[in-house]
Amino acid sequence: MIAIEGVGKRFAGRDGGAVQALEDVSIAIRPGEFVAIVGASGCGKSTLLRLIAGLAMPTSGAVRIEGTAVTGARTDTAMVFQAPTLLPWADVLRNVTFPMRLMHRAGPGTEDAARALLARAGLAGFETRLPRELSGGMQQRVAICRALLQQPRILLMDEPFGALDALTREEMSLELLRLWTETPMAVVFVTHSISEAVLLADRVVVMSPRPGRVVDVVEIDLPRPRDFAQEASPAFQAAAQRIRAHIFRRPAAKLAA
Ligand SMILES: Nc1ncnc2c1ncn2[C@@H]1O[C@H](COP(=O)(O)OP(=O)(O)OP(=O)(O)O)[C@@H](O)[C@H]1O
Repeated sequence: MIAIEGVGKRFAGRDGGAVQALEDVSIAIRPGEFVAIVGASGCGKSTLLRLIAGLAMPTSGAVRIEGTAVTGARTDTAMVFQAPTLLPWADVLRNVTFPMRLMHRAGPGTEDAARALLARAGLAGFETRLPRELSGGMQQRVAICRALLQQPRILLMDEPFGALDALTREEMSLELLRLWTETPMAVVFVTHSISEAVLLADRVVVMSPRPGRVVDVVEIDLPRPRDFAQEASPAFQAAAQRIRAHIFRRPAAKLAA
């Protein structure tokens, strides 16, 4: 469904130099697949998501969705950023429905669907609050509801739980999995957390430090529905260790010792 083909991205620096953020990245993502991307800070994970979203263009290679090169933002793709990026003057309900109204896709059922999503995210009763009246974690949940309301075929998430406390993060991870199971969407999920990647994904793409390249793609062969009890299983530990070994560039055997 998403074909990332030999993608490179180079940024011009202000001093006349250049930063090669990504180099020769190729990944094929199937419809409905959950793919996590992990790698050291600055390896180009956010840049890769922005290229898939059509918010930036590659300097070499191409990103195709169902065979068509991505040349700009698409209505079937939604993105959740690290920070919630809500409209400060609009209440929660209007924030969640905003992209649908902007795209002229809002209909009679849009508001009810938004309320239902907010309820699932634990935000029932907060529909008329302004973002500043919510905690950071609640704001991020609003941003996730805003993306899901669009019923995207592709959901791009850039460390969406990074600013949440550990408990909310675990709760949101499982809720995201439940929503993903019910909705036929491909998810590309950037995270710094190896255990979060293994818990959520069908496959974990491991990237090298800058310039970001794909160093491994790890199939996560754990049964679904997933839960945190699986973290103790040998399959979970083996996958996490293999990823860790790439990131810290140490043999997996040494890490186990
Ligand atoms: N618009 C830009 N102009 C110049 N350089 C950029 C731009 N965006 C990103 N970069 C550079 O590209 C590299 C990759 O950045 P990116 O944000 O994609 O990494 P990341 O893996 O998402 O990092 P982190 O995990 O810390 O969020 C970095 O060196 C960054 O400084």
